[in-house]
Amino acid sequence: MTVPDPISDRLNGSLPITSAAEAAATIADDATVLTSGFGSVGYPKAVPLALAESNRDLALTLVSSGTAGEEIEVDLVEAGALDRRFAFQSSAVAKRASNDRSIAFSDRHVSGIGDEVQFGRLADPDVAVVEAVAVGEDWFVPSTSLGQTPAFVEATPELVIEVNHAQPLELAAIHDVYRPGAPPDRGPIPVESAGDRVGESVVRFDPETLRAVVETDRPDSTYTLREPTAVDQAIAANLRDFLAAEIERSPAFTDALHLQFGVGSVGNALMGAIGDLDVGDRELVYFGEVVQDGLLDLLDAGHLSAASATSLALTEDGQQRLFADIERYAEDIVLRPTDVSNHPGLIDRFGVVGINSAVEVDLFGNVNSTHIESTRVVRGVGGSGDFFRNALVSVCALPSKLSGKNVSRVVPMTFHVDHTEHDVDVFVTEQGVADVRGLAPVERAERIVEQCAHPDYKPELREYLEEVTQQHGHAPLDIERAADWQS
Ligand SMILES: CC(=O)SCCNC(=O)CCNC(=O)[C@H](O)C(C)(C)COP(=O)(O)OP(=O)(O)OC[C@H]1O[C@@H](n2cnc3c(N)ncnc32)[C@H](O)[C@@H]1OP(=O)(O)O
Repeated sequence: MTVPDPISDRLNGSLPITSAAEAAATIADDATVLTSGFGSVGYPKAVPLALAESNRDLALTLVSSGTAGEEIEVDLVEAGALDRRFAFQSSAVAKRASNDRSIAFSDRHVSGIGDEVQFGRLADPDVAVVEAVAVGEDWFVPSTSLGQTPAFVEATPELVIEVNHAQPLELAAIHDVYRPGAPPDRGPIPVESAGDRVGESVVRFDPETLRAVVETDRPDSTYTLREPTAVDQAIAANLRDFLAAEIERSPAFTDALHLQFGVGSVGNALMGAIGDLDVGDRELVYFGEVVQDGLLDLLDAGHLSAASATSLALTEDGQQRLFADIERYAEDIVLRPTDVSNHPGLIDRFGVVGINSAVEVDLFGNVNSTHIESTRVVRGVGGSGDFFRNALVSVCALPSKLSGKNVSRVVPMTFHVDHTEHDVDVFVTEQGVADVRGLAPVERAERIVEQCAHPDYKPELREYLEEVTQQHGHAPLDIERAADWQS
């Protein structure tokens, strides 16, 4: 079916329209359900809520590429409907269920989940439930995120589409759905500059798979972010100083600087603060995964020439701001499927400077992005590994100390490693910048302590380092003493 241009109707052609309860009733109690949704937006709402309210004895496996919102992260979890969950989660109840292991949560790099579902053994899908702003007989326009939706739609035997009247139809202008094809014939992705559009504004599907179309008007349960603190601002100032020197130093940044910022309050504060970076004649480009409010500020101020991402992970205010002027924002923002937005080859092609936060870092430069006290999961690795591993310059930016608590975020050794010492180049806290490129493990440790640790913990970390460096070994450790820092 040809896609109308412009798309003026939400429901196009002959469609199996049903209620959310009817659609939910077709999903087996132990089904594997793939959903759209990333950054708390663009996820299906009515069908998950109908499942949560069904009083059935559900034991679902749920696969979303990023955070889904309340109806999934809270309602389905509280209903005890989920047995297994991939690949990112975020609410307090979802966290609790992962940590008491009542839900088997498996945390995966978000760039690879589409392939893992389509070609790997991550899950054997029964149904995909996705949110759209408009639907035809073999296409739909996604809403506020793309995530791995196109790959999920290709993999699923059955498809349920929620058409959400609360999401503006104009979102069609923002999407660029390019499909990389299946290995071994997967060719190079033809995105030559971060703002290029190389696909369509719609996701195509096999009409044989379409089981139900459900209408809803439930809004996204958007992210809430804390206001930037003085510590966030000091991290941002140190990051700016580092970047200002780096773009003068490296020939890779002569013409353009491509940045990525991770999700969360710190990432959002850093995005917003980059407007004060003087990049001279260079183009400033965002090539990342989430558009947070701080990025809208940069776009509004005319600092960015393009922004490529997979989700409009905005707060409610940010979403209203974008919805009020989508067509203008769509001139600069391109949403891509996550297997394109986070593609290692594209991160490498553009020489991205990746800036992600962490729970804690250790003296040798290993990064724990996901587990408090190395045991309790916070959210998930998300796209941090995609960028830490493949960025030209990988920056880990975090407060040196947990706010209001006696906890150092620079520790002798982290027992949960998401990103190894080989993948991170620079550490930034409100205390300073530790550029550890080219340094041996003990040199890295000295620099991280001196430049990044909080003064409350520096003497103890220095003492620890002095003691372990009496021992033989390339990366000396005192495991028992290091373990004391984990509680
Ligand atoms: C969608 C994407 O994947 S974008 C690409 C990047 N993705 C990622 O980096 C995913 C992994 N990273 C993250 O989830 C975040 O960056 C985090 C959790 C590491 C930091 O989150 P932020 O919101 O920036 O910082 P913040 O300092 O507020 O920490 C978040 C929570 O973790 C807690 N926390 C963080 N570090 C510690 C620590 N060392 N000990 C105890 N608690 C900690 C905070 O207290 C806070 O808890 P709260 O939500 O109950 O207040």
